[in-house]
Amino acid sequence: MEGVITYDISPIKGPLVNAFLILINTLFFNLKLVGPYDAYPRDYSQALLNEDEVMFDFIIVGGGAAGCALANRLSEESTWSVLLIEAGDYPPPSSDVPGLYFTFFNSNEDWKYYMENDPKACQVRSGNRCVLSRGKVLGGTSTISNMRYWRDIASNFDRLATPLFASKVVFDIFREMEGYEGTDQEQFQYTYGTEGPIYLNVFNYTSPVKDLLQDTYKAIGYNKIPKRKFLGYANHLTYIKNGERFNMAKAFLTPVKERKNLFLTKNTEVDGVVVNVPLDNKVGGVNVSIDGVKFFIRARKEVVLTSGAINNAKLLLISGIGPKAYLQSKNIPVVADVPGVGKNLHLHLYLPIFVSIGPCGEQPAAHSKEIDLIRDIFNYLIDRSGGLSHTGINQLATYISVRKDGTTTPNLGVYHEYFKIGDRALMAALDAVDYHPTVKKTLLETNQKKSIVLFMVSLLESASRGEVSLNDTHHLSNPKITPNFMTDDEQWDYATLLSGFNFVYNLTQVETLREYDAELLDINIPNCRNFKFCTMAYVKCYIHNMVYPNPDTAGTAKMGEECDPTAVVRKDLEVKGVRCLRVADSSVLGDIPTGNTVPADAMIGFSMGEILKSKWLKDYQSPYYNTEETPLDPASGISRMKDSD
Ligand SMILES: Cc1cc2nc3c(=O)[nH]c(=O)nc-3n(C[C@H](O)[C@H](O)[C@H](O)COP(=O)(O)OP(=O)(O)OC[C@H]3O[C@@H](n4cnc5c(N)ncnc54)[C@H](O)[C@@H]3O)c2cc1C
Repeated sequence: MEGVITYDISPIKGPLVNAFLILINTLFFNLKLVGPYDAYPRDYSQALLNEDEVMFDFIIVGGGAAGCALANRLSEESTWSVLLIEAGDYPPPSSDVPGLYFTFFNSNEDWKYYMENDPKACQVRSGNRCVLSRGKVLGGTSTISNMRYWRDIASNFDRLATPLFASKVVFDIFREMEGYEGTDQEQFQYTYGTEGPIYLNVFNYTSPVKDLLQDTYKAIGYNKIPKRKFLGYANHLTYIKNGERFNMAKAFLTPVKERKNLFLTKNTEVDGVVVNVPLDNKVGGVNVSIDGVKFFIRARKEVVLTSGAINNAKLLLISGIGPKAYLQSKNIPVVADVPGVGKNLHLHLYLPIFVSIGPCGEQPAAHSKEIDLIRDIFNYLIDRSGGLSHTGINQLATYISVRKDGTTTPNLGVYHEYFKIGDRALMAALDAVDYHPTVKKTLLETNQKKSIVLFMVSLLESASRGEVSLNDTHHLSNPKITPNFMTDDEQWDYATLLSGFNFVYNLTQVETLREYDAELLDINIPNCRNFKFCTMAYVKCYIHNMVYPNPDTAGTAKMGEECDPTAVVRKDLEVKGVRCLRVADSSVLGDIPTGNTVPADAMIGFSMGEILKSKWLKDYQSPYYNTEETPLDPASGISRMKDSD
């Protein structure tokens, strides 16, 4: 039978949810009733296998946000052949369903990476280590993400900018990519583009608990974020169209899928980059595996790595591009001595805090009744409405500042999940994060009697940096990801998270929440048993056990000046010491954006297109990019946005 379902749906608990996933995927594959049929470019992997020699002008490694944006831009030039290589498959139809966003942890669409044991994080998890999900599917991590779209704070655009792309140009590129469909401009910090390929909107979702949380934030002075300000609460924009996730492959590949010069090969893993050493140190192409068959694909012009901050570092190291002594210690032939590869891994950190509350206007045990789930499934299939058509209060975020200097830009975000009494989703969520059995039991028992609000405090500007290196040289192996969380000398990261903990505790004391018997939960962490609940020692123990990485990643192939020994790529994102090999996603950023990384990745992929067109197309005048290597005149075009505008 065509399209037999092979998806690994083990993270989902409950036969009914499993049945739904199978149903939705079957409806798509066999009856074409759900999801976009034929939405993506044709797959050339089998055709490539049958060729004797394969060559393309440009090879893009990784079909995530950055790779899709770049493939779109480069294939505009019809005389160029562009190959996009993706290790994963087409997105499964269930990834289109917003309400299933939490089901992709540990699935076939996840690289399922884990980090080295770090005594300051994830100690409550099985194996005492943090996991780090990365999308292994067309659209990359944007296909399995929470769909939030928050670019960054305008004053931080300098951090996203390269010396070749001034911050005002970054703003112009964002606007060109964005297709905001809503009418509520006031809700957002500043104006979003409306004509671009990334469809954006807010979910039409309200609930008593969302109102309750908003009222609580208002009571302590955090109001709905006004236009172009950044402190307060907001309903996030999400990448969504007609009730379905609008992943970055839909945004950038679907509109150009018929281009004759754009080739996609899926289920194709790049095992290494080949460089012509000692001939001319120019990239020659990539080695790939398809169905276990290994072969070489030649690049006539350039190879661009857009495989994300973890996989880019892994690929560079496997290919002999990295710190010389380290490569030699691993018996990898040295192609280029680039000490910074894999260093400077920059992540946001999450501190989850569980608060129980009494009944809040909603029927208890809603999702424990199968009939409710069946109704949600039915409504979604009929007209994309109901409980599966949105991500619930995950869309509500509050940005706060706990800085002592009074600066009004946020350094913490607070995100939310809500579990009604007896909620099936809680078990699925706890299984996904794989907490110690005692903690799971405590939470599930509490949820039999009370609803639970999960506050996820996110450290937006962490000072510490991790590292990506190799466990072994196989391209599919888990790289060695060393977190180094909260290791900054000043202890800012710890202090800020502690302030975040206190912030949530204080919220529970606000009258609005007290009316609902809000109570910070002692979740029975075995490692913290010796400390009295809520003492300083307990809170420290709590933080080190519970903190985990938010899956936004950046920094492992940092861009910098020629003399900067920590820089991996030059200003035009070319890898030092290797001609015509570039990196083009958040890996090149020195600091992770305060906002989400999908917008930043797409923007960098888009920018890479301008750099390559300017180099390879005679007389190409980029509207964004000045080949004189100085930022464009800030007085020209759209003027730069400031937070105070
Ligand atoms: C659970 C979760 C929730 C998230 N929520 C949000 C959110 O709400 N908003 C947001 O903006 N960001 C979110 N993120 C982060 C965001 O999705 C990613 O940071 C972003 O998509 C990274 O984009 P990228 O293009 O750099 O890399 P990726 O999206 O990771 O894409 C890289 C692609 O390269 C492919 N690849 C890797 N190695 C190879 C290889 N050797 N050969 C061939 N192909 C390869 C991968 O399979 C992947 O498809 C979330 C992430 C996760 C995991």
